[in-house]
Amino acid sequence: MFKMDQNNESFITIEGVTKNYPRNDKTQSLALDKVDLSIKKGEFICLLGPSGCGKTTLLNLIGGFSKPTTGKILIDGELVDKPSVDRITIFQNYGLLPWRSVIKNVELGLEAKKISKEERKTIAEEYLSLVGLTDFSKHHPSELSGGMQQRVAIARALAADPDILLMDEPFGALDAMTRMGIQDEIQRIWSEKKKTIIFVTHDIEEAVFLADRIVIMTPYPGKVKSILKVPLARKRDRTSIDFLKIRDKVFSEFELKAPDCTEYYL
Ligand SMILES: Nc1ncnc2c1ncn2[C@@H]1O[C@H](COP(=O)(O)OP(=O)(O)OP(=O)(O)O)[C@@H](O)[C@H]1O
Repeated sequence: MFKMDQNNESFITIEGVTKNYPRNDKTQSLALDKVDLSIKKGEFICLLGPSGCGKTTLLNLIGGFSKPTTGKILIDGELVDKPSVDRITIFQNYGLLPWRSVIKNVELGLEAKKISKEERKTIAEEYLSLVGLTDFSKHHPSELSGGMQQRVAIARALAADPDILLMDEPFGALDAMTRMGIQDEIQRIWSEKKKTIIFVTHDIEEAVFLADRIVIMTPYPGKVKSILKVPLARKRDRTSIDFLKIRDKVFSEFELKAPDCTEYYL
């Protein structure tokens, strides 16, 4: 990696990024088209868009797992040209090892680092306490509910102390109530630890609940359609007028909102 000039405020800079995947018939599939995005340190960004708009492609490029066809990505002024494993953690949805206890699963991300066994245990205990699972440290993943397993996965991702956490539809498989509980949890942890989080979702309400800014994408080819600030204090109330107004604004961006022709008689 080498240092380049960049806008002072920007921590992650995505400049003119295009990604073409070759197809079998030798044509190209344009997954991302001239994407520009600037993300500040500590921001919570949600990438929101329909299937196929290039959200996962963009996460992989930020993580350095693949390279842009044109354009560039800088993290803290350094060009991303390989996986940035020391500063980025990809949240692994179903990556818990069934034969390991909860605490040993959390320690997993620390084993690659040169950290003593005792210190690993102390760090893992801290993060298990952060997600409210201290009493389950000796259990195995199969003994926990889906939501609890996700919290172990969050503890494991954060225990590695990354600057940036990339999350690709992390809560997609959870039922609505569990999902809301874990959304509360991730926003609380984010407020406490101030990591930069880039979170992919299809769920408009989830994006409004979590994000500082919502990046709205459209497919074929994947482009940033608009960026919406969510200037609501946390913890957000999903039923407040301001929340619903922003949610409506996002619906309008996707042209999902019916014209308002309802008359109310109360
Ligand atoms: N390895 C690949 N080879 C060829 N085409 C690919 C590859 N990965 C993704 N694509 C194509 O690029 C486009 C964007 O895919 P991507 O998975 O990034 O979208 P997405 O927004 O994350 O979709 P989803 O919400 O369904 O996960 C799609 O048209 C997809 O078919």
